[in-house]
Amino acid sequence: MPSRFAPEPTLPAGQPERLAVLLCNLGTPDAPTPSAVQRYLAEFLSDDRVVEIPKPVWKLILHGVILRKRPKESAAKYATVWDAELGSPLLHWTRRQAEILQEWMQGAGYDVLVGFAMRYGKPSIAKQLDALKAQGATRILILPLYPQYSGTTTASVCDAVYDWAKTQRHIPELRFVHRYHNDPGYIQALAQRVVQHWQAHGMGRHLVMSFHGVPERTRDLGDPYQSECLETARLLAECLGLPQERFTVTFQSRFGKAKWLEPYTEPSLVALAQAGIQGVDVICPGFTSDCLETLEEIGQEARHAYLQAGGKQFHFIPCLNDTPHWIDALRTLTLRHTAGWPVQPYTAPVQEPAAAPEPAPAPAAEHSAAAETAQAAPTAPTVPAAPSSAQPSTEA
Ligand SMILES: C=CC1=C(C)c2cc3[nH]c(cc4nc(cc5[nH]c(cc1n2)c(C)c5CCC(=O)O)C(CCC(=O)O)=C4C)c(C)c3C=C
Ligand SMILES: [Fe+2]
Ligand SMILES: [Fe+2]
Repeated sequence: MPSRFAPEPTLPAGQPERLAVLLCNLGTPDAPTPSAVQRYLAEFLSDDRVVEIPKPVWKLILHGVILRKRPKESAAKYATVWDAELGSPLLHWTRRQAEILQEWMQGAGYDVLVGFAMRYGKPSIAKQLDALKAQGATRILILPLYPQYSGTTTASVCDAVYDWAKTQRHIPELRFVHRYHNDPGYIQALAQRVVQHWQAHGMGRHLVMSFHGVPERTRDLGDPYQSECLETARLLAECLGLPQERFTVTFQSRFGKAKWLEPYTEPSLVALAQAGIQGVDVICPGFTSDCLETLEEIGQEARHAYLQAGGKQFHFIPCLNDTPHWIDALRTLTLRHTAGWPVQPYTAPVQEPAAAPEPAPAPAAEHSAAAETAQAAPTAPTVPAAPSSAQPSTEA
């Protein structure tokens, strides 16, 4: 009789435990074409975590209106940010983060497998969990690349993992990181990004921190996302030494006719230009990788609106992407959330038969949050310092 579970090898008792981390991001189309974008949007917008409209009504709107019109418009926007060689920026940066984190973990002596997956599109969470399991992972940390928890994003990643687990006879031990909106490593990585930008381009009169929006109703139903965004913004401003009148928190990417979190990014930028604030820096702290929403919606559309309204200098500060402080924050989050899960020390593959056994590198079989401070990252970052004066550059 066929089993409802995926086939499993029969393993002898005493198999070694193996630790893995799966970085999960939102997802992106396979190509900047209307048909690929339509496939992606159909999967994304059919998730009832993302759109909470009664299914029969939403199906009619989605298939009758949205999937007929939006793919063509969105594909044209994707085409402006797509790299001929690297493809989707979101996919490229997410892959790089996983690759570098893997190197850093091994460099620090941890035998931890690092993978990445997309909630919608490819590579899927189920496929990547299969791959980690096939490589021997018995303990998997799910690390969504969303610093602020939302039912629309983080919980949807959890759904996909639970759905996969339902198909498995032998489920690996699973842990989830739900939020790190106030994590010192994440805040310092953002601050470092801003400071480096100011050092290279001068400091704008005003810093706009733009987060992806969600419907207001989502917040009113108990989603903690907005308050976590506001806390991230407060901590970042504090780290930068910015007084309240020098920064604004806004929400972008409104979809549909309902009210979303306010203030909206583009009208706020227009209002700043009209109020005579001629130089702005814009950062998107909720996005850990550059993507359509940062490069096109902010870097192109919002820039245009601000300049049209009389603004003079618009500087978009890129996302954390593969910056060393961010990878270090991911490394620390991984170690903290896997504390107590024994890991094997990493030993590089042996090229020739070794004459005598080498002593295993640190750490010992167990690691803990205390041990993580003893492990230096290959490039140890310095704590970002806020600029000594909060004066705008002469460009403003
Ligand atoms: C329909 C409702 C949407 C909700 C709710 C939503 C929440 C949400 N999204 C992100 C992060 C990203 N969204 C991206 C693209 C994107 N988002 C929506 C809609 C909702 N998002 C759409 C329809 C799209 C596709 C583009 C378009 O047609 O406009 C992306 C970029 C993907 C890429 O390929 O570059 C990201 C990242 C968060 C963090 C969030 C809630 C907190
Ligand atoms: Fe979105
Ligand atoms: Fe957008």
